Amino acid sequence: MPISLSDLRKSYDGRDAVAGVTVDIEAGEFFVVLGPSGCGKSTLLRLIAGLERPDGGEVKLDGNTVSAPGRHLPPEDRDVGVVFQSYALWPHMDVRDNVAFPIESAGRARNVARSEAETHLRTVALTEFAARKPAELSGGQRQRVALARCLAGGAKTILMDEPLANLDPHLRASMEEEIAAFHARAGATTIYITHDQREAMALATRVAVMGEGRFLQVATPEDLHDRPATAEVARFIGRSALLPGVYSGSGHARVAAHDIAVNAPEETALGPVTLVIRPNDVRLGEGPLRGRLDRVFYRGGMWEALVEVDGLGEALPVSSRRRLANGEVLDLSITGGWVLPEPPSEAPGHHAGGQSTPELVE
Ligand SMILES: Nc1ncnc2c1ncn2[C@@H]1O[C@H](COP(=O)(O)OP(=O)(O)OP(=O)(O)O)[C@@H](O)[C@H]1O
Repeated sequence: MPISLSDLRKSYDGRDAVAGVTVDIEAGEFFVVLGPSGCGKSTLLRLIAGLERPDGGEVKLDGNTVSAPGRHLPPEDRDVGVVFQSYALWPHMDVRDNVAFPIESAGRARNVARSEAETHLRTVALTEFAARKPAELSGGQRQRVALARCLAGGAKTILMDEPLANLDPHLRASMEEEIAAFHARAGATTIYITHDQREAMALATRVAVMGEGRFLQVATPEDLHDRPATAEVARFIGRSALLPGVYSGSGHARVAAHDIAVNAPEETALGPVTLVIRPNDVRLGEGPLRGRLDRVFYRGGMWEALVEVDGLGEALPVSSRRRLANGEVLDLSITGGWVLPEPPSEAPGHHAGGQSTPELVE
């Protein structure tokens, strides 16, 4: 069911945890909230679940106002499934019964509920733990039981707060696939919180980047990466350099005294701009610039590094299939970029007009 938040606010001891969030989430979306620790993600989810009362604003679930000034529907009446970091399991029930319970509560026979629970336990790779009590599980295993129970509940809205946080990378990858497959199958509107960009990009239909209680940008994963709205989002998502440039119109900008084809918002005015340069905008091995590699890391099949180019103001992020080495000097060119829609004063190190002179190699 659709979820609608309108100027939602919550503060603790006079400090805003959620500082006015407005968004409409469509039925069936997989909506990821991505942000650093302490930015208010969990508080936002708790407000939607009804575990906290907002100081202001509204929460609507399926068109019904469940939180507003003077109105607060308790969590159990909201028909949302929750998987929270510390979500309690029933300690006296074994794992299978924890998962079977919501199925039985929905009116199915006990043996049917238990056999469906087995299916969900297979999904989260916990079949062999079915007879254990929650106290006999690791933190990550308990989280998986909570996830299985949520899947079993069949809620039309699912709220997940870092459900994969305590899992090892292999299990995490397979659980991501399971969550994606489950979402595709059940189509429940899902709000999923993480501080892991890779996870956000892999799962989301849309991502909200959150900072200090607000949504900085809400967009598809591709748009967030390729068309960030602000310098803060550009720096938070992926690797980038923010360079001063001059937009000369028709998708062209001058950066460091040479012309590059760029993508720009339609309304971009001619003149000084800030350009976001990603690794796929930099070609190594040929071009008018010369740079020195620094901070080289091997990332399984790819090498990543920064390239210091005199006069550019900021090192360029690069990646390459061939082995890179710290200190290596090579030719390169900037082959693309994105013009930030906000004024260039936001980018540190911006020189008016972008007229700085890099080391040019003929
Ligand atoms: N019950 C509370 N009482 C006082 N302050 C709180 C409470 N809950 C959260 N906060 C504060 O509100 C801010 C947002 O917290 P929240 O847990 O929503 O962040 P988060 O983005 O989920 O962080 P993390 O990724 O570390 O879980 C933090 O500064 C936190 O210390």
